[in-house]
Amino acid sequence: MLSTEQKIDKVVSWLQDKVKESGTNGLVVGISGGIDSAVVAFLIKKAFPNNSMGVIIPIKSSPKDREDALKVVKACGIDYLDLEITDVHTSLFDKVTDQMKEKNLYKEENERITDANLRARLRMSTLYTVANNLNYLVVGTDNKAEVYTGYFTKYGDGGVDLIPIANITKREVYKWARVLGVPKDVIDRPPSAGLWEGQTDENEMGTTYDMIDDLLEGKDIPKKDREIIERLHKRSEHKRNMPPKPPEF
Ligand SMILES: Nc1ncnc2c1ncn2[C@@H]1O[C@H](COP(=O)(O)OP(=O)(O)OC[C@H]2O[C@@H]([n+]3cccc(C(=O)O)c3)[C@H](O)[C@@H]2O)[C@@H](O)[C@H]1O
Ligand SMILES: Nc1ncnc2c1ncn2[C@@H]1O[C@H](COP(=O)(O)OP(=O)(O)OP(=O)(O)O)[C@@H](O)[C@H]1O
Ligand SMILES: [Mg+2]
Repeated sequence: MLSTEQKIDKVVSWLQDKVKESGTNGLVVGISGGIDSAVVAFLIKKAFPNNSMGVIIPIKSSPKDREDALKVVKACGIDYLDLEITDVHTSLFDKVTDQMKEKNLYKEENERITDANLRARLRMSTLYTVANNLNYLVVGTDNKAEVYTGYFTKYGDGGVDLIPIANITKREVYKWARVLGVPKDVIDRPPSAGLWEGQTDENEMGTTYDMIDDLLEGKDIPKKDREIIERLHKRSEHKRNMPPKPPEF
């Protein structure tokens, strides 16, 4: 059984190997002020002290998110960009939806999720702009619980080159954060995608990370939670696979 420190060292070497294998020069991650991206920022800074970058990308975000993201940047000492792109989001969202409305094709009831997922996809485009320019890989922040439930935007925060914490549960993310020195304020925040006011992961999913982690560790959990988690897993299968194609002719 490896200690948390040993697991961290292994993942840091894995990141170094992946960059070497790919012929790239370093790594970039979006820093939200949440714990998952904080852990990943510390990992990539350890792997590439001089070739790692964090990007803070507020889109209609609360000022607290940016403040916490800046605390992460300061604590790990990573190079960073701070790019507020609310105007870009508004411009594209309005462009698309105005015309849909004119043609009576717009579904008001899907507005919140449409707006939210565009934020995640604009952040992905921002990170690839940096990655293309510096010849870096884009690093994702999904943990094992998020991958299993598909709790991410397809080609948004899910659109990445490497996912270093994909095999660790949310409770392990907390352990790693303490060992790495993630600021306490960031560790203590309730997990949120920050995609709308008051959103929390556990409220939206209808279960808790503890339950998901228990299930992933093979423990017994209440039937109601098991059903929710298995439904989320099944419904998101398409996000974990390449797009389907018809059989060869
Ligand atoms: N069976 C199928 N086969 C192939 N493709 C399928 C499909 N069903 C839907 N799709 C496609 O997938 C789309 C729906 O997937 P997607 O666009 O991802 O959207 P969706 O899964 O509805 O929403 C993303 C979820 O992830 C959460 N999230 C997002 C970003 C960050 C975080 C966070 O934790 O920070 C959480 C967010 O709050 C929301 O609950 C559909 O519009 C359709 O294009
Ligand atoms: N304002 C932002 N600036 C930069 N990247 C962001 C921003 N918001 C979200 N992201 C990116 O999207 C990822 C998905 O968010 P998610 O909420 O799952 O992780 P987190 O915020 O790091 O941790 P937590 O789950 O505890 O909130 C983030 O880890 C980050 O890489
Ligand atoms: Mg978050």
